[in-house]
Amino acid sequence: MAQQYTVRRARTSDVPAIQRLIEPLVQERILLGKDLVVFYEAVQEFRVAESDTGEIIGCGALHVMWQDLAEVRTLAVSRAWRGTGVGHALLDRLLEDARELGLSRVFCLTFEVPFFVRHGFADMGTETVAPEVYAELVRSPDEGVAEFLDLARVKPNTLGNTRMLKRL
Ligand SMILES: CC(=O)SCCNC(=O)CCNC(=O)[C@H](O)C(C)(C)COP(=O)(O)OP(=O)(O)OC[C@H]1O[C@@H](n2cnc3c(N)ncnc32)[C@H](O)[C@@H]1OP(=O)(O)O
Repeated sequence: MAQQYTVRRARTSDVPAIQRLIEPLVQERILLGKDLVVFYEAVQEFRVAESDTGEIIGCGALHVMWQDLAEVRTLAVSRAWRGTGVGHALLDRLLEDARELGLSRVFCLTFEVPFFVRHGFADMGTETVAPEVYAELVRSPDEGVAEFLDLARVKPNTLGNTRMLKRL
């Protein structure tokens, strides 16, 4: 029988496991590294996938940026579980969270273009926001917001990635 897992809201006690899960991907420059304190501060944004043996096998977060806009970030599945549906299950849950919050656009910055296309994400090209919203967003110290705006200071993060957007 296939091994089972559940997708649930993250707990503070999951934070060390989340950081361990993404550490190899940070080394490979696939995901952005963050200090432990940043994960604790963002724990309410996270969903995790937990195996029936209690192991954290995947994680993902939804970070709100504006009234209608959020970003899927830190989506990762442990190597042993890849290709078994965990990533899609986590993304489905994050998109459900986005709908519950009343959002209408979800951004992501990724190398995994076909995976996100399956969920209706598309290359956002030069699409941006209204000038008055831009003027507010540009004040944020958050790297993800800067990536959404394609600011020069985050070009090293965005290199080779695709900026994608899904309308809900
Ligand atoms: C925006 C950000 O946070 S960064 C971008 C995403 N993260 C990364 O790049 C980190 C490194 N990559 C990963 O951790 C993983 O490869 C992820 C998160 C991208 C995908 O996670 P996985 O658990 O392997 O995805 P999942 O198994 O659901 O789907 C992968 C493929 O397996 C196949 N698959 C096998 N079994 C199943 C199943 N039971 N259900 C669904 N798909 C399945 C599908 O064909 C799918 O193909 P597709 O992606 O072309 O649709």
